[in-house]
Amino acid sequence: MEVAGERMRIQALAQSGLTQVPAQYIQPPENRPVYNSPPTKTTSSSSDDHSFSDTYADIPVIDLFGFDPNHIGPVRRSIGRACREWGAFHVRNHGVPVTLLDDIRRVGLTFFNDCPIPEKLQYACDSSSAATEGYGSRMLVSSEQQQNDTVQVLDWRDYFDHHTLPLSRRNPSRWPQFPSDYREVVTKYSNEMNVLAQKLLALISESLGLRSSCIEEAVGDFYQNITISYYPPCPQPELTLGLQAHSDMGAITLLIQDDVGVLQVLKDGDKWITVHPLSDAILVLLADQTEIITNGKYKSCEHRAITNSSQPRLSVVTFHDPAKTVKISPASELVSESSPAKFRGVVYGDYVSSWYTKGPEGKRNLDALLLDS
Ligand SMILES: O=C(O)CCC(=O)C(=O)O
Ligand SMILES: [Fe+2]
Repeated sequence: MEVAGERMRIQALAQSGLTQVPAQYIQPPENRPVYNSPPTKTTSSSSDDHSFSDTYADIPVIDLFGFDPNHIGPVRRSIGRACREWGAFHVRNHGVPVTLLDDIRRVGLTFFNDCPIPEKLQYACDSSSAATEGYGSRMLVSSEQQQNDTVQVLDWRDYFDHHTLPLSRRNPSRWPQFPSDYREVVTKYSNEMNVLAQKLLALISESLGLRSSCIEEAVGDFYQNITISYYPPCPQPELTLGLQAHSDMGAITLLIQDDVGVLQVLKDGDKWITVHPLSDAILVLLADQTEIITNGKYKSCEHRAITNSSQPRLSVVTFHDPAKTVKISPASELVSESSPAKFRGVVYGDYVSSWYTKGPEGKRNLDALLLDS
């Protein structure tokens, strides 16, 4: 079976009725999800027979009160706490119509569930280079691993990646027309996420006592990509990952998911915590460049997706990144004799190349920039 071939998609593999996953999808034991066996407790979001051994702590849910100035002080403090303790938090009353969140979940699911595979393949991305727009399954460019003769374990995931900002990159004719409002919904969603990401970065800057525009100026114009991920049912969820553990490369990620689960975030470097889906909320994940700009005061959030054997799962992830030419360094306001720079500066394009060739392996690309490493 041509599992790793250019045109193989996980959905087709799952539909082929196999009962064991091919070897390329089997994670090494230390990366596999941990299950209680026999189950001692169940989570509302686990659609599987298994249950996860997590601590049931939940990430913070912050009500933004539509950015009402009367509430902004406490909101800023909650955001600061969540950024220090988790690098992740849910927001509610964020100003994005909940109907738009439902719409993008609907068009994404309709495309993956109902569009015939030959039509989907008309949008196939170029699997030989990283982060090209379109329909794909492989996240990493595998050249370095192939050279080193090490095996790259594959994710149990198909996705559609859209290049949405700056406007010069946005070309809806490269996106599906199935269902008919797909392109319109993605366009509206991109614009709303852009506004929300700017407002959140302003609050995150302020929560550190910085000018509102500090992080946004360091990042420059957003390069925004929207990835709709589809995780088909997997016959052996205990051996696989939908998406391997990683932190996102850019500045700030906004994520919504359906009610299937399971997305997990790593807390305090050693506890995988399930993010329970909330249909009206948006999950904010700090990404690596924000950890650098804040000189490590705020951490980017390591996360991973788990598979299940009974139903497909959908997520919509909006990345906001610097341009590849931008050099990212700790903000000068946060560097002093008593608080020296923790990271070397990096040209964002170099960071991205290293991420895609070496693989994320947790946060190793960020760790490589630590000055005392
Ligand atoms: O599907 C998810 O919930 C996670 C997706 C993700 O982390 C990513 O695309 O970077
Ligand atoms: Fe991610």
